[in-house]
Amino acid sequence: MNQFAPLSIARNYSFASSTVAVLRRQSFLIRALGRGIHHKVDSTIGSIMQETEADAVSIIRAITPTLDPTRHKGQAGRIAVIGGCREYTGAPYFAAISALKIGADLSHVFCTKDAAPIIKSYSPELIVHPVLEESYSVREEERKQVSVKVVAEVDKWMERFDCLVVGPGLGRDPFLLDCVSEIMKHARHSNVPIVVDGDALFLVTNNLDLVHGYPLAVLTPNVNEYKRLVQKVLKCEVDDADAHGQLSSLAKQIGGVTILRKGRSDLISDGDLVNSVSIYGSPRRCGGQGDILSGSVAVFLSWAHRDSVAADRNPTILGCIAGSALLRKAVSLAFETRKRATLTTDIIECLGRSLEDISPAR
Ligand SMILES: NC(=O)C1=CN([C@@H]2O[C@H](COP(=O)(O)OP(=O)(O)OC[C@H]3O[C@@H](n4cnc5c(N)ncnc54)[C@H](OP(=O)(O)O)[C@@H]3O)[C@@H](O)[C@H]2O)[C@@H](O)CC1
Ligand SMILES: Nc1ncnc2c1ncn2[C@@H]1O[C@H](COP(=O)(O)OP(=O)(O)OP(=O)(O)O)[C@@H](O)[C@H]1O
Ligand SMILES: [Mg+2]
Repeated sequence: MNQFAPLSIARNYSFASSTVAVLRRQSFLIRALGRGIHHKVDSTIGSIMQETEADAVSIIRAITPTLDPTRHKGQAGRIAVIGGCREYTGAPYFAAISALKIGADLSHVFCTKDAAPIIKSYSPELIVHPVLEESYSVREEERKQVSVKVVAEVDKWMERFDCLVVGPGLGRDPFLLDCVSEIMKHARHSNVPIVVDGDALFLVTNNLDLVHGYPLAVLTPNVNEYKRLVQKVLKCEVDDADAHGQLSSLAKQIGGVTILRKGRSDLISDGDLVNSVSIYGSPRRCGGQGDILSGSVAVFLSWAHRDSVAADRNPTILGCIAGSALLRKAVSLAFETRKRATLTTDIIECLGRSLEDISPAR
């Protein structure tokens, strides 16, 4: 079945101010809550589900905005990454720079004070906010006050963001994760789409209410993160013989969030259809590819939510399909020349060509 047939998106749309963007996201929420679920009975296994290889190329072409000289800075997307701590500075950088390379106008990183100068030194393109604090730097009696300050620092920007990526290189410090929980609640209150990755998946797996029932949330688990989610939510082990059915049940149990299960094929579901993206990437599994994916999904989510997508297609799903396909194509381009030496930075360098081959800039 051609999943893409009913989709029509006006490519020449005009971008809206952040307030209008918020209203649009609200109207999507209303549509998402009212949307019916279409099932097909798979008679061979008797379970109710649908699956399909997504027509990713058409989806990317449809949701990538044209480069319009009348637009101003910010209208092609403002992304924020919440992540970066003493141990990890690469992951938030990979996510944030990928968003810019794909076409977002502005990319922010909210990280700990230790991580900020390092991330800034990787690139002058990123707007880096040294606002997060870990337990070791805050006395017990100051925690409440510091937490309020941290959340306020992010909150003053919140309405301007088209998407948050929470988790790449965040670490697992309990105080830091408490602050990030509050940031996620504020993002949800402002109807900002959230891509939950890396250590934020650890946080969310233990605090499902943070995303339960929020259709603008995307979880992007790798093999370990998926296993933990399945064990926690479905109270069983991962069953690869019923990969699609299990993914669909998991998304449904978390109230219709979208899950992008990373692997040999990326599987994407909001509890309704299961879409797969199997474009060949490479046999190289260097760390950081998931971070590129989170930045890529964030950009396509922000584009997909900007205009009226087909009423019966979830723009969050479309953003995930586009983000996954673009990354996988970039991986294959990087591997063509770099082979075993392929690194995350090589893949990032191929993001532009990957998109250009599919949706040329005019
Ligand atoms: N260049 C960079 O900066 C990159 C940084 N990266 C960043 O690394 C972070 C972890 O992501 P990952 O993908 O390694 O997590 P994953 O496969 O679940 O873990 C593997 C094993 O390690 C363990 N473990 C992990 N963290 C732990 C902790 N804080 N404390 C204790 N245990 C911990 C974990 O144990 P478990 O949770 O199963 O108990 C599992 O067995 C995340 O922030 C990511 O963004 C990557 O994006 C790559 C590039
Ligand atoms: N076995 C595989 N075969 C082909 N592609 C894969 C395979 N596993 C993962 N990928 C691809 O690599 C991308 C990153 O997935 P991966 O599982 O490495 O994420 P991750 O562990 O979160 O990465 P990171 O190191 O950035 O944290 C996914 O989009 C997926 O397309
Ligand atoms: Mg990861």
